[in-house]
Amino acid sequence: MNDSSNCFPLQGMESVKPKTVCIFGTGDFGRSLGLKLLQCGYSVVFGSRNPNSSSLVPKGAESLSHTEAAKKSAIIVIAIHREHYDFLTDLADVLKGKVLVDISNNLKMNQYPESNAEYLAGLLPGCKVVKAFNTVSAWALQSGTLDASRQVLVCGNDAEAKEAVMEIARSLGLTPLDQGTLLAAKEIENYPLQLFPMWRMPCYVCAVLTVLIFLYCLVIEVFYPAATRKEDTSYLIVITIPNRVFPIVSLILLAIVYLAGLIAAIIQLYRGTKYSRFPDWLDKWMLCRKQLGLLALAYAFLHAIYTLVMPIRYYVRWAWSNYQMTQLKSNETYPLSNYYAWLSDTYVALGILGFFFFVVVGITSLPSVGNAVNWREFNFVQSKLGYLTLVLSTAHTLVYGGDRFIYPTFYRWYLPPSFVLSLIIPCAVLALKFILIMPCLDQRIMKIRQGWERKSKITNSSSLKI
Ligand SMILES: NC(=O)C1=CN([C@@H]2O[C@H](COP(=O)(O)OP(=O)(O)OC[C@H]3O[C@@H](n4cnc5c(N)ncnc54)[C@H](OP(=O)(O)O)[C@@H]3O)[C@@H](O)[C@H]2O)C=CC1
Ligand SMILES: [Fe+3]
Repeated sequence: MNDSSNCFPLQGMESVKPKTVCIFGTGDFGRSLGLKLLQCGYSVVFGSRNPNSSSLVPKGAESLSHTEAAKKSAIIVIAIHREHYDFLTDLADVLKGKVLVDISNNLKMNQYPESNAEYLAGLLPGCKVVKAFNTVSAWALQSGTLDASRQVLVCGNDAEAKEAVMEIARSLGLTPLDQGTLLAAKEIENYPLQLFPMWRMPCYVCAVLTVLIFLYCLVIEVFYPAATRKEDTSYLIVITIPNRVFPIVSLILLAIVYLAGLIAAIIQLYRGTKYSRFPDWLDKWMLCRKQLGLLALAYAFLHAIYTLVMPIRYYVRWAWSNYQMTQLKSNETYPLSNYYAWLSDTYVALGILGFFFFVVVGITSLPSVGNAVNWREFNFVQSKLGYLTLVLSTAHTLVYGGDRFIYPTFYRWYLPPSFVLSLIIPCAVLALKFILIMPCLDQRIMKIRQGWERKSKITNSSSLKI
């Protein structure tokens, strides 16, 4: 379990790397970090309130009083909650000049006016405080799941102290990222408290679309028959309506992913340069395209599963046997309609292919897979196959709807069938894309993306500079 293969043992750098690291606090984090340090070749000494009763301390580590432990190392990791920092002021003399590593996190964002690290630095002005390791969990340290992709955000006012802590992080097989002075500590402390920051907006968009489309389907498939024919079709709420909502929202989300890039291209064309910032909303939209795409994929999955259970549904079996009974009673066999045979097979085939390419695009957006392909390959899959997915899914919906949208009987209370709604944005996106790939526009966009600027733009910006 405790795999030490990630460690980079101390070799020939003893002069800059302290061999002994002191850890104050024998709690979850202190013990896990101590064990990892031991595995990576450091000797570890714990400073504890009860040095003799600390049976949980990893084998090979020493456990002493805070004062005794502090004397053994120039670097002291404070694995104690901020609320208990006060006792450290009594140790100010022995801690003077030492590097104190603040690894603490808070329970809430901006819980205190100043960061824990700045608070610690204020308590012990004679020490060099470095913020680090708070983004690494005790569990990750213990389970051996750490690797170089795990980043450790580090900040501190003393460059040497910071470098010494970053060296320890590297020795543990982690990637330290220098975030500057202790002023960055607050942001670093807030970082692990963020709850899926990139997912918030896509989830809102998805939830709002889901509710709106659900209500729309409810009106035309449940309320309309109830009001006009006194028919109870409320059972449709369980499978039929969700199985309309999922593909519709999925297709709209997928189209929204590509709409952002198209709007960006139009803005660049209009401005004649790529060197001016996009509006904020477009920046945010561009940044959450992956999340929007993955939500769309999740909905497509649900649509596929909901469609597969069709044959076992009571309602479908009833409709099917009723259809056969009608033929039996009237003693006639309805002839095979070649038109509908083609339509239904094409519709299913387009759905399967669209879903397949959607899964391929989704898989390559995962970091572990994305890292294994080069930029061109990634671009090919995300852009070309992504558009292919959009074309196939839109065609799937178009064929499903067939020519129904032209018949007034399908307009209940003058509302178009739900599939018509799902086609508006995708068709607009595909039409826009079609216009933008016309050679005259496509070449201009390529030139702009390679750094070309329109003449008037250059004159304008140079006159601005003057
Ligand atoms: N657990 C985790 O995954 C992570 C934790 N952290 C941070 O690490 C710090 C410690 O967390 P964790 O190990 O989980 O907490 P624990 O409660 O498990 O351990 C805290 C330790 O602090 C010491 N302590 C408790 N009260 C006092 C006191 N009044 N005076 C002096 N020392 C005291 C104790 O050690 P002793 O009895 O030896 O004195 C205790 O074991 C926190 O700031 C937390 O935010 C950061 C990242 C991840
Ligand atoms: Fe479908």
